[in-house]
Amino acid sequence: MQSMQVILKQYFGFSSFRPYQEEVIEKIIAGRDSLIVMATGSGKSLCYQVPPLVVGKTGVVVSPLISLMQDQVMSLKQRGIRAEYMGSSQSDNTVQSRAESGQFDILYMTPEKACVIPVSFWSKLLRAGICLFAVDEAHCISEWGHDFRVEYKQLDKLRGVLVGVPFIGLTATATEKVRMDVVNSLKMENPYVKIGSFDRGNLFYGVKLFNRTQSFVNELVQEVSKFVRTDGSTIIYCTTIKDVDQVFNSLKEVGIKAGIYHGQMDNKARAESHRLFIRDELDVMVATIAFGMGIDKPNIRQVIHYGCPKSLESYYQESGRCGRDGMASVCWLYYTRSDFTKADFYAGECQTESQRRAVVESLMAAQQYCLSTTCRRKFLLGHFGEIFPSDKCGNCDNCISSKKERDMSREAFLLMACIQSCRGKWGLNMPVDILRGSRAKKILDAQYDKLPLHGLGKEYSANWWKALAYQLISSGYLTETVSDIYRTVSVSLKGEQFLSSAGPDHQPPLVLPVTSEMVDDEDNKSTSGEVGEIKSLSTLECEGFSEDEKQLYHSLLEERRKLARSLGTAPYAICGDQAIKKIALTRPSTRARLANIDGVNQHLVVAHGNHFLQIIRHLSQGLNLLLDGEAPIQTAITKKVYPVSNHQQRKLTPAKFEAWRMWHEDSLSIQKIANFPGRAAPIKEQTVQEYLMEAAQEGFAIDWVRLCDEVGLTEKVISDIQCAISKVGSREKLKPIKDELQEDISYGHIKTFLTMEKCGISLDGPLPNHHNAGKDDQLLKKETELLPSSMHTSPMEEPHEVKTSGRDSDAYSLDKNKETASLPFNREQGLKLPEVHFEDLLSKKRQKLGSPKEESKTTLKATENSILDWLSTKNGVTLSAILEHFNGSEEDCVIERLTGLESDFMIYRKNNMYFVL
Ligand SMILES: Nc1ncnc2c1ncn2[C@@H]1O[C@H](COP(=O)(O)OP(=O)(O)OP(=O)(O)O)[C@@H](O)[C@H]1O
Repeated sequence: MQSMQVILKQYFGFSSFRPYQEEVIEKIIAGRDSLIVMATGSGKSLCYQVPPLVVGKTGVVVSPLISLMQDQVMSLKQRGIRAEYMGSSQSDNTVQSRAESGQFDILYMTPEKACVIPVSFWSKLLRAGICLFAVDEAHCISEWGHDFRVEYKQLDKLRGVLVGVPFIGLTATATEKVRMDVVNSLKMENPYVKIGSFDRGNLFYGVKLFNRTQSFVNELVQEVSKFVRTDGSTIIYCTTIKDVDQVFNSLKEVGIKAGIYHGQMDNKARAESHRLFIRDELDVMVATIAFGMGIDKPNIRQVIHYGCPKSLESYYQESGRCGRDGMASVCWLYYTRSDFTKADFYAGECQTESQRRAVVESLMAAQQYCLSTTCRRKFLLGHFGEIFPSDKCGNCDNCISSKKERDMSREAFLLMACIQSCRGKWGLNMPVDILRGSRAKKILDAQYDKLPLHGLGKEYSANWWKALAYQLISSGYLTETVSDIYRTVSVSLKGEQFLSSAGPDHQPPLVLPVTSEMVDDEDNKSTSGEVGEIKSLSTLECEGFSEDEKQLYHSLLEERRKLARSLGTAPYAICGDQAIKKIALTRPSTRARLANIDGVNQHLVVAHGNHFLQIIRHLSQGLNLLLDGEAPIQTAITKKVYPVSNHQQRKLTPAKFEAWRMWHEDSLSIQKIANFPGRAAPIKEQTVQEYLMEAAQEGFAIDWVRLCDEVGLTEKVISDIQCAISKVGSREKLKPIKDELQEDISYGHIKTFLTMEKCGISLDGPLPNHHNAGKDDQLLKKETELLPSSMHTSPMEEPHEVKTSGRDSDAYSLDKNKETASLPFNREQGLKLPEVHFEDLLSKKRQKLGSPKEESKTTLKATENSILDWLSTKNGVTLSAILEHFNGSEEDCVIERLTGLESDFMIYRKNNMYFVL
């Protein structure tokens, strides 16, 4: 059983769990029924995705939407996880039989499917192994939830079939009632209940007043186009299809890549729209809330509500679709006053008075949110019963804008006194009309025109007074209540205290913010964005980036998109924007460094690592950016690692080091390096070869297979050189050896051979045979190319390593002077033609040298195996502890080994500790 941490890095690329994930996963693995209520985008899915990979049994997940399942399956497959879905649109009819025999790690199905599939399916799957039955979007089970689905109610039937399997309910919104419903409906026994915070700290919340005119739409389009230029995806939620069309057409007119999604489109058109959006082929989706649950795209940067939603629950859900990857994102809500009068419309289908009341109350809460002048986050969280610990979050319009404030004690007095005179029997219209001196029939009938306050507030518009009223409601001077679908406003205790200390000519000061509606009236300004002008937050995305790095980031996003297109997947399924950001900042040059980046998983490194490295190198060169720069934003896992330290680099002259780097890291041929265009004058190929030999002797990594191939050092040539050496009886001078050999065997061949000997490279396998270049050679070459770089001789690998049998023993240091004597072939007799196949040299990933007899037990030497052995006995070890333990190896060399192991996903780092994967 692999550890959860290992699975997290290996499959998901993340180095640490988010809050609650770890404990939830532990409980699920232990077989406990669980109810997980955590914020949208907080990472609930991982809670059911990790256990199957840890225990090696299938996890079944019920999910309400086919599109959601398809997206999740696509992402999981891209991570190397065996996932599938079962539902009406599944065209592969082998899925069911493969599923029941336990061939999937994660199996999604619709609730309908889960209910109708025969019991025999479940029995077989039980035999094959099933570790959990998860119900995603579990609030659908409850009639109290906002997305009730009848089929969800029937899932309890499976309880009797899946005996012993833990049932997991997951949802982002659940009131106490809904929670109880989920627990009861799924017949959970002593469930583990985890309720996380609803706060989405990376989301900015803002509200704007607008009017549904074309000029406002144009303004909106301008705002969105700014965003689009910075590679952000946007959803614009409209309340009507008419609005959807208007906004969509306006976006199209200016050339923005926008899509459309609403309930009147046919299934095919909707699916296509959805597909294009999640694959980053569209920048903006204009939709009704039909484009809802199941938008799993993590890199949506902006959600705009074009019209007030019907409740804060829906607003939280819909706005929560943005910034799921944790990056800074923006939620704007645009409202008009007429949005608040739609209670009748929303309550249209309600059967009972209490349902109607619930609808009105929900809309009222949304209205209060819009009109609130205090911290939006605090308000929103407060609505869900969570107390935000401060009065200002610093990430909403009200917290960051510099709103005007002024003393409104006189106006407040008039309004409150008027409401009191009406005895709290009315909503806001009546007292406002009285203050504005209306002589409407209702006023005359009630004789309100006789009140001394009648007509005293003519200088302000009705909307101004209403705006003041909402301020007084939110600051507790007025109370709004709902009876049936009518709202009434009355003066609260706090308001009464104010009134008792005030009179028509004197009032205690009451300073209140001037809201946008008031500004509208007072300064006669346009309605949009005048109050507390807030900059688009899209620039946050590029914080800390130089101009060139920004460009690199955008180019990398584009490259990821191309790759995704060629793979038929979504760009985010390859890796998240956050990982791309880190790649742009660090510009890794090796697979190990790439693997080190948070969000980069093993599948990406193995399948696309080389492709990415090539692109990074190419783009960085074009922008004059150095590779392996350090990211200003770092997580523990993105710490820099040095395959070649400065200290080692100094052992070679710059020209030699550069030649080695070009050959080893840039994979240029000797011939290309010799004639590299940037050079003042070409150098001889032979010189480059000599530089490489020197680098090898200084301990720099050399892929010997590639080198032998390149210089033509075949088995036959080696054998001839060995014969010549034994004839001469010495390797002191090269000329006598050369004289013994055919013309076409050069000094270069001899020198390379001798260097290999010196470096202790095992020659007990067939080398590429150029005289007889056949299939095997090509295969070998191909394999060499395909293998991760660390599968070649790993960088800076020390040549004096004792080959240990398996992982059982540590390796010990060797006396350098003895190394040549320990080569596993007999020089006097010439090269023994190998019995071990040459691929072994590659697959064993090590240079075999020496004999165990020469082990010294005093100093411990770091080899990949010895490191793995030792780390597997520990629960995390720091680098300094590793260095201390492997005191027989130099620091750079140990770091190199660690780097190689990291890039092979054999170990991983967290909080500066190394762990075995
Ligand atoms: N430990 C982690 N480290 C970094 N990113 C993570 C981690 N766990 C999850 N994520 C990322 O967070 C994003 C949201 O996760 P997920 O889809 O599981 O959210 P959710 O809670 O299920 O949301 P919803 O309720 O909307 O379905 C995904 O992009 C996921 O890859």
